[in-house]
Amino acid sequence: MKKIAPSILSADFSRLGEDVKMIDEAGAEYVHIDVMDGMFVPNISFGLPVIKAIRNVTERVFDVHLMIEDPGRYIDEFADAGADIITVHYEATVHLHRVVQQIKNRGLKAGVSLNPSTPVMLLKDIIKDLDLVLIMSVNPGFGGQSFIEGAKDKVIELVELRDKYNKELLIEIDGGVKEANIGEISCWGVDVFVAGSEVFKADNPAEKIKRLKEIVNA
Ligand SMILES: O=C(CO)[C@H](O)[C@H](O)COP(=O)(O)O
Repeated sequence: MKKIAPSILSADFSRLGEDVKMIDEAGAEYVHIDVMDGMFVPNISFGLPVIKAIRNVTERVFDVHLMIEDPGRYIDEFADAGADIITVHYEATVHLHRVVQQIKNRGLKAGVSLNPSTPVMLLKDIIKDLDLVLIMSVNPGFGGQSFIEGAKDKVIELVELRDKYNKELLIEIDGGVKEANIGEISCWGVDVFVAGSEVFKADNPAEKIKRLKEIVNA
C-alpha cells in the first residue's frame, strides 16, 4: 500500500493540532514534518517543542525530514520528541553511515534525502543500510514550488538500485506533488508521496488526502 505524507509546513500554524488531527482522520499514514535551520536551507520552520506538542494528537508515523546542517548533533533529541522516521540530507552530513546508525540504534527508520542536483549513485554503498530515500523534486526550503522534471530519472535509477541491493527500501518524493501528477509519479515506483500546498490549499484538505490516496493505490 502506497502512502500519503501531508507536509505540515503548509498547515495553519495557529491551529496545528487540529490540522494534524485532520491528517490522521483523513487516513494519511505519515505526517511529514519539515525541520529547517536557516543554514542548510534559507528558511526556518519549527523544531523540537512543536513536534513534542503534536505527538500528543496522533499515533500516525512522524516522518521527520531534517533540513539542517550536521544533523547527527540532534538525532537523540528528535527521537525523544517522537520521530518514527528521521531523514537527513546527504549534502548536510559528513559521516553519513555514522548518522544512519545513530538513527537505527534508537529503533527508528533511517532515511537519506537528495537535493535535485545530487546524483543517486552516491548512495550505492549505503543503500542496504537505509529504510528510505527521499528524492527532492524541488530545491528544499519552501512549499509551493513547481515539480522539477529531472526527478523522474532519479527515481528510475533509484528503483534499479533498490531492485539490486535493498528490496525493502521505501522511495519517497517531496515537492510539487499534485493531484494532476501524482498518478504518473506513482508509476515510476515511488512508495511515499509528500504533499504540502496541494493538501492545505484545497477547499477540503481531508477530501484531497483521500483523493491522493485513491490515485496512488488505483
Ligand atoms: O520539504 C519541503 C520543502 O523543502 C516540503 O515538504 C515540500 O516542498 C512540500 O511542499 P509542496 O507540496 O507545497 O511542494
